[in-house]
Amino acid sequence: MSHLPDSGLSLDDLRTRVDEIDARIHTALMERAQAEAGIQAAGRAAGAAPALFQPERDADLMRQMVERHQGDLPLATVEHIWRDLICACTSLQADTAVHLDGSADLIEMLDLARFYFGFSVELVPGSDAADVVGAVTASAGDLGLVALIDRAELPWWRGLSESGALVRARLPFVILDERPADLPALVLAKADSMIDNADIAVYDARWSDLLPGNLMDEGIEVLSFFRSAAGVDALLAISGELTEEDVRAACLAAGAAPEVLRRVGGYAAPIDGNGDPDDTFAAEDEEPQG
Ligand SMILES: O=C(O)C(=O)C[C@]1(C(=O)O)C=C[C@@H](O)C=C1
Repeated sequence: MSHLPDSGLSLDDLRTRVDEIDARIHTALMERAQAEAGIQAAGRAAGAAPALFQPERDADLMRQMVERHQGDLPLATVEHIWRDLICACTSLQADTAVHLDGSADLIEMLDLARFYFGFSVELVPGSDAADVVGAVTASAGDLGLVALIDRAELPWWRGLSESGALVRARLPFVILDERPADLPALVLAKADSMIDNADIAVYDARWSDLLPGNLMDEGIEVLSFFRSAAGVDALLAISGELTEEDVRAACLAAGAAPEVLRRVGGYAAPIDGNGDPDDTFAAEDEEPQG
C-alpha cells in the first residue's frame, strides 16, 4: 500500500483514522443528547415546561462555535449540524411545528427552515406572514418563520403582542460572505421571560407622515415597512439597552413622532462569521424612504 504524500499515512491507515474519529463523534453526539435530556428533565422537575427554543442560549452556543472554528471546513456546515442536532434533541421532548411564510420564495424558505430546524421538526406552510403570526399565537409553543422584505405587502407585525407571538430571533444568525440558506428572516415564538435580555429590541412604530431617511443615524434599523394612505407602519430594530423613552427620543431626533410605539420582541445580535467573532452585524443598506 503506497503512502499518501500529505500525511505520510497509507489509505488504509487514513480510513482507520476516519473510522476512529467517526466513532468518537458518534459517542459524543449520544452523550450530548443525554445531557440535553437531563437539562429538560431538570427544567420539568423545577416546574418549567420543556424549553424547546432558547434564542439567547442558542446564540451563545453559536458564538462559541464561531470563536473555536478554524480550518477549511465551512463554518456553515458546522452551524447546520449543530442546529439539526439541537432541534432533533428538543423534538424528543415535545412536538414543535414551524409555520412558514408562504409569500416568500418556497425554495429559499424551505432551505432556511431545514438549515435552522433540521429534519426532525414539522414544517407547516402558511399563506403569508399574518397567517404565521396567527398560527404561532394559537399554538402551544410552535415557531414561525417570516421572510424579511424591505417593503412589506402588509404590516403583519401589528398582530404581534406580549400575549401572543413575538420576534425572538433573526436569521441568518451567522453572517458569512457566501452561505447557504441566506434568506433574511425573523423567527416568531410565544413570549417568555427572557424577552428583555435581547441584544436588539424590535418595535412596531406608526407615523401618519413619511418614514424619515435618517433613522439609521440614530441607531435605528428599519427591518421592514408598509405604506398606506394613513401613513407608514415600520418594524424597527434598535439596541436592547435603550428604554422605550430612549427609542421614542431617537425617533424624534430622526424627525419622526410615532403615534404608536410598541415593543414586539428582540433578538441576539447576529455574529460576523467572516472575521472578528465579537463584531456584530450592522445593516448595510440605505434607509428606505416612506
Ligand atoms: O441549554 C439549555 O437550556 C438547553 O435546553 C439545551 C439546548 C441545546 O440542545 O443545546 C436545547 C435547546 C435550546 O434551544 C438551547 C440549548
